Order: sequence, then structure tokens, then C-alpha cells
Amino acid sequence: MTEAFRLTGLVKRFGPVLAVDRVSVRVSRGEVVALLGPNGAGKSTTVDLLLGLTAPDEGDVRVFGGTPRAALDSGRMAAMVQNGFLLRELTPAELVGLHRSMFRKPLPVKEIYARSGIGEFAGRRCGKLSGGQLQRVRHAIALAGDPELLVLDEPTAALDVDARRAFWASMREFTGGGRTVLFATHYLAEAEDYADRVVLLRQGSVVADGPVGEIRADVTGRVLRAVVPGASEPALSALDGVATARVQGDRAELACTDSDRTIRALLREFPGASGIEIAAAGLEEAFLALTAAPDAGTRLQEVRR
Ligand SMILES: Nc1ncnc2c1ncn2[C@@H]1O[C@H](COP(=O)(O)OP(=O)(O)OP(=O)(O)O)[C@@H](O)[C@H]1O
Repeated sequence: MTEAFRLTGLVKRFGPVLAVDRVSVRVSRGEVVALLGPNGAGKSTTVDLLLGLTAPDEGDVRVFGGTPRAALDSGRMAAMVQNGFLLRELTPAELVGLHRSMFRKPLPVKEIYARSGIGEFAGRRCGKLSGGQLQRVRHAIALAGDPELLVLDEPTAALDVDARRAFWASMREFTGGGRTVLFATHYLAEAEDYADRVVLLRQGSVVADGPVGEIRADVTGRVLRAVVPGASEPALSALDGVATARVQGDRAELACTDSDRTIRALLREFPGASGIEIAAAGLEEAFLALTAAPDAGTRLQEVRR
């Protein structure tokens, strides 16, 4: 498969803050990739570097073999960024027209309206639109040049549940024809439902990169839930095969790397444990384990290199 973009050894510092720390990611055409991570993990900075909005201190960005600027100017790459600026006095229809005029082969207006859902308020000034409607306008503008690569930073942050579903249904159709999408998100379910591949960031570094199913299976294995009177999180975290432990009252939830060892250790250390259930871990557990346990992330990266 041919390459859509490549980030190589990217480093970005803001004064003493290392926002992006040697990030290398290569994405092929047709992939839908989620960039997932907790607050401050470096998602927006990585997106800005990919778009060429900020220059890396070290490393290199190639988009379709050229610079981000060239890909943006030709319309091959387009973006929807958080709180992207929109002229309040203009209407969505005018903005779409303006953006279409910048490209040689823009997407037909009808298709832009249908995909972004701006039809019902296209003639109203942007200053009068709600946050969710403005987000749809940003979506429409991103589609104007009929891009092959869409870069979305928290695209559904301002949308309600229905609008979020409609957004992803439209995006799925859009990517059906082999287009590439990179989206940054906080929503684990969104990454799980819509991405082929997840790149997990923690403190500026990639701690996991792979298909959602693989990350779930390889990293955390399973989740063990039990009633464990008197147990503390540190005591449970120290058990064999436990990546992370959460305790609420008497109920404990353990993300396990080896649930067989964990169950034996649990019953040895806490003979009063009861109601034990073991389930396949969700992406949420993988996310928590990877973003909480530096060793787990390092190990996984080593395995994948
Ligand atoms: N312009 C800036 N000046 C100083 N520090 C910055 C700047 N931009 C980002 N940072 C810092 O870099 C780190 C990464 O920030 P970034 O916004 O990339 O993370 P994020 O994963 O997108 O977070 P969020 O999900 O909260 O948007 C944070 O510690 C942030 O405070």
C-alpha cells in the first residue's frame, strides 16, 4: 500500500515542556487512524506538526512524499482543528464557496452539504450559529477541496450524540473510497468504533500503535473484577500479573497482563475475595494501563519495533 504521510522522530518543545518526544508514525493510504491520549499527551501538537502549522525542533514530516504546505495548498490534505477560526459575518454557503474556489477539483456543493449537514443553516451568518453547527461548517470547509487525507482534531467535541453518530456515518462513507483519516480524540469508544488503528500517546511519546483489537489483546489481556474487602489499590497493583488496579468500596477492578497468575495471587493474599469475574479487556482498560504504567508502554513499543 502506498504511503499517505510519515512522521519521523518528531520532537517539539515549548520552553521546558517536551510536548512531542520522538514520535514516528507511518500511515498508508486508506487507513483511518485514531490518535488517542489523555489531556496534554501531545495530540494537538502532533496534529499541528503534521499540518505544518508548527515546525518541529527535530524530525521530519512528509505528506504524500512532499511538505505539509504543498499537500494543503493542493487540497490533497485538509483539516478540521479545534475552534478553527470562522468569519462571523459570512454564511456557511459563502465560506464553502470561498474554499471551493481555491482548489482545482473541489467537491460538488451538493455533496459538501449532504456530507456535512449544513443545508438547513447555510444562509445564516456564522456569528449566529451554535457550537455544534459551527463544527459542521468546519467539516464542510475541510471537504471543499475533496481531500485524500483528512486530519481532524477532536472533531466531535461540540456535537451531541446524534450529531456525533451522523458525523461518523458520513466519515465512514467518505473513507470508503480509500481516503485516509487521522483523528485526535479523547473518546475511547470513538477510537474503538471508527478507527482501523490506534496510536496511543502518553507524555508526548507513542506508547502503543496497532489495530484496536491487538492493543486490547496484547497489552492488558483481561480484566478481573471481584469483591475484595479491605484491599487497597497499591496492594492489588502489587499482585502478580496486574497492570493497574482500581478500587471502589469493596469492589476491585484489575487490568491484568496474566489473569491466571493474578487470580492465584489474589486468592492467596486475599482469601476473602468473592464474586470473581474475568472478562476480555476493553480499549478503556488498555488505555488506562498504558497511560498509567510507563513500563508497559515501553515494553509494547519495543515489541513492535
Ligand atoms: N503553545 C504552547 N506553549 C506552551 N506549552 C504548550 C503549547 N502547546 C502545547 N503545550 C503543552 O504541550 C503539552 C502537549 O499539549 P497538547 O495540546 O499537544 O496535548 P493534547 O494531547 O492535545 O491535550 P488535550 O487533549 O488537552 O487537547 C502540554 O503539556 C501543553 O501544556
